[in-house]
Amino acid sequence: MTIYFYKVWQPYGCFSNFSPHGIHIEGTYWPTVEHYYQAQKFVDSADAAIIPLIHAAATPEEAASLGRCSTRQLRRDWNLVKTQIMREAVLKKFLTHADIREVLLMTGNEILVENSPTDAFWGCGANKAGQNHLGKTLMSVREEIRNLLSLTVIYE
Ligand SMILES: Nc1c(N[C@@H]2O[C@H](COP(=O)(O)O)[C@@H](O)[C@H]2O)[nH]c(=O)[nH]c1=O
Repeated sequence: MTIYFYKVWQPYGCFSNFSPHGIHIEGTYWPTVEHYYQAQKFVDSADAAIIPLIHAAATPEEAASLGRCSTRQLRRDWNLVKTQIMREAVLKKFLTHADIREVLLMTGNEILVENSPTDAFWGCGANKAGQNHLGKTLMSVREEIRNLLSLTVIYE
């Protein structure tokens, strides 16, 4: 059975990048994956001054709205690096927080889909036929964590 998720307050809301699960990456603490992801859009760009503002945003919604401002210049390689950046952040989230790691592992081999009506890249979009890259990232992270755990059992 496919598992759909989207908003934090809906079932499986902990799979949303807006969920309140902070991550440390390269010495910096980010309150949500969304804060980190939106800030990475501007690394080494002419608009890098926005990064501390995204970092300090009070909510992930605010971080997303700062990062989505269409008049700012994104880093040139953004489309090439964004899925890898997302994967690192999502992996870190589920390695850091044991409670939601359990939720992810308990989904077994079910297909995970970000049920976004507006985003056909990270989600499935309004027609449900979108690319679902966030769902794919979560399934790949689930697999990686499972492999890491089986290695721990062998070498403990
Ligand atoms: N969960 C969720 C959203 N979805 C998230 O938005 C991000 C994509 O942003 P962008 O690349 O700027 O279009 C990505 O993290 C995706 O999972 N968007 C929302 O407005 N509200 C929400 O509750």
